[in-house]
Amino acid sequence: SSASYYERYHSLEDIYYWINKTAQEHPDMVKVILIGSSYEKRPLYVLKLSGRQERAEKRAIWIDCGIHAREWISPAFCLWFVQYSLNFYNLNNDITEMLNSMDIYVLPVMNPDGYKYTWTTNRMWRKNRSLSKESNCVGTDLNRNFDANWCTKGASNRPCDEIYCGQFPESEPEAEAVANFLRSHKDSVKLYLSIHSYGQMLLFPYSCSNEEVPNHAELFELVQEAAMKIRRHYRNNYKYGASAKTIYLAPGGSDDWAYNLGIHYSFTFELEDRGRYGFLLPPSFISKACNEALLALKSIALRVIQKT
Ligand SMILES: NCCCCC[C@@H](C[SeH])C(=O)O
Ligand SMILES: [Zn+2]
Ligand SMILES: [Zn+2]
Repeated sequence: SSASYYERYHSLEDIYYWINKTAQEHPDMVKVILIGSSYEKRPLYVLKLSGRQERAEKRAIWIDCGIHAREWISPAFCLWFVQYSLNFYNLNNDITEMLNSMDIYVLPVMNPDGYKYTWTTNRMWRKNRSLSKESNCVGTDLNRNFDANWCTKGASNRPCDEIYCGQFPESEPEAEAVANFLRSHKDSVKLYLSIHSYGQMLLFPYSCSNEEVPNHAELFELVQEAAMKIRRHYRNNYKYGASAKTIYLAPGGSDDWAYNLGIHYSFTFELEDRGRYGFLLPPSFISKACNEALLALKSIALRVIQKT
């Protein structure tokens, strides 16, 4: 049988079409919010998912996908998660509780210029596509461009490097758009999730230093429990812990910045695999990778709902 729409990778144009079609098909649960535009003036659309139960000052979850262009499983997860949530609302208790308790803001492609570039020119592109005044090299690593120990060890100030931090914090329109949205929603957003690949890891701040965040033990418990569930249900191993110790030093990251803004449940997921295919994860792996990520997301989100 032909794999479903959600078990294939989709071009940027396809995803824009999907965003508008999904909102049109679910006017009672989905709103499209334009939060800004990319360097090449492509729209940054956020889908706001809400349960049908109206509630005053609802809390919210933020999920961004596609900050790094070559990590195609990430936007695939955002699309897959949205359709899963809409299809299982009022059918699956966890999804129903989540959507009745929290609005969910989903940014399927945070780096549309880079994503497009991986479809047309260079499949292994990571950064955005902004031009530099001082160099012929293109692009800033959006996950080094946030204002959290910006451009210290673990980032580079050279435009040709893959981890180039940009001219200044939020110099990139994509990072600025996300930071602006979160600043204006910081009282309602209780959980921040940034979806990446590859490596199979559930990470939390800080990655900009080896310092532990005040609620380190609580965040460690949340990712440990999530990793245990993935191991039990899918027999797959995910590493978990504070980013600096578990992966590497990476200052200027969106999760560290969101944490410092006051969103004290902040995580970065590295989805499948562990390197056999890496960024070139075959479409046949999409379903399993997304189910594993969903299990971790639900585990953490339901605990955050209890706690906040
Ligand atoms: N705040 C950064 C969390 C740890 C590093 C995540 C990876 C994802 Se590709 C990176 O941005 O290098
Ligand atoms: Zn990444
Ligand atoms: Zn990665």
